[in-house]
This record gives sequence, structure tokens and C-alpha cells, in this order.
Amino acid sequence: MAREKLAQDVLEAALKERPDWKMTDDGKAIERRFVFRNFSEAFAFMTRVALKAEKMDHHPEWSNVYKTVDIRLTTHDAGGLTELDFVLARRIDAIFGG
Ligand SMILES: C[C@H](O)[C@H](O)[C@H]1CNC2=NC(N)=NC(=O)C2=N1
Repeated sequence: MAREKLAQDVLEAALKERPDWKMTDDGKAIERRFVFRNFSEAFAFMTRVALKAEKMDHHPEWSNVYKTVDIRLTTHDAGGLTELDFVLARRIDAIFGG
């Protein structure tokens, strides 16, 4: 899967398909906050995301405080957003949505 930075038009189209994510850092990353009922649910979600990310060899930047998980996606090798970030975002949304 491509680890090259996405062109502006492709980036805008990809973002439209992930309405819950917001672009940050001058278009270098996308971010979303996930809130759960408790820590156990938040951590279970993180475990599922971690396994998926490891399979993709593409890893989130994230933090967890109690029942909140903040995720930032960017491709370090490319210094910006690539197809991999949007594929991972879609998979994360699917895990969250059940
Ligand atoms: C060697 C290995 O494939 C790379 O270091 C991978 C690992 N996970 C990664 N994750 C993210 N988010 N960006 C990367 O550029 C990246 N590179």
C-alpha cells in the first residue's frame, strides 16, 4: 500500500469519506477522539486497533485518559498523509462502530 503523500484533491476526497476525523498540522495528520463508557472499553478498543495497526505495519500516535482515546494518524516515512492513514482510519472507525 502506498506510503507516498496524497495529492491535495485525493486528500480532500479521502477526508470527505471520514467525516469524524479532522485534519491538523497543515494537512500532515488527521485526528479523532473516541469516548467510551469506561476504561475497560477504551482499552479493549485500543487492543483491537493495536493488532490491526501491527498487521498493517502502520501505527497510530495516541493517548488514553480514563475512557477517552485520542488518535492521530500520519505517515512518518512520508512526512504527511498517505493512503495508509485513511485505510487505518476506516478500520478504526469500523472497530469503534462495531
Ligand atoms: C520499518 C517500518 O515499516 C516503518 O518504520 C513503519 C512502521 N510504522 C509506521 N507508522 C506510521 N504511522 N508511519 C510510518 O511511517 C511507519 N513506518
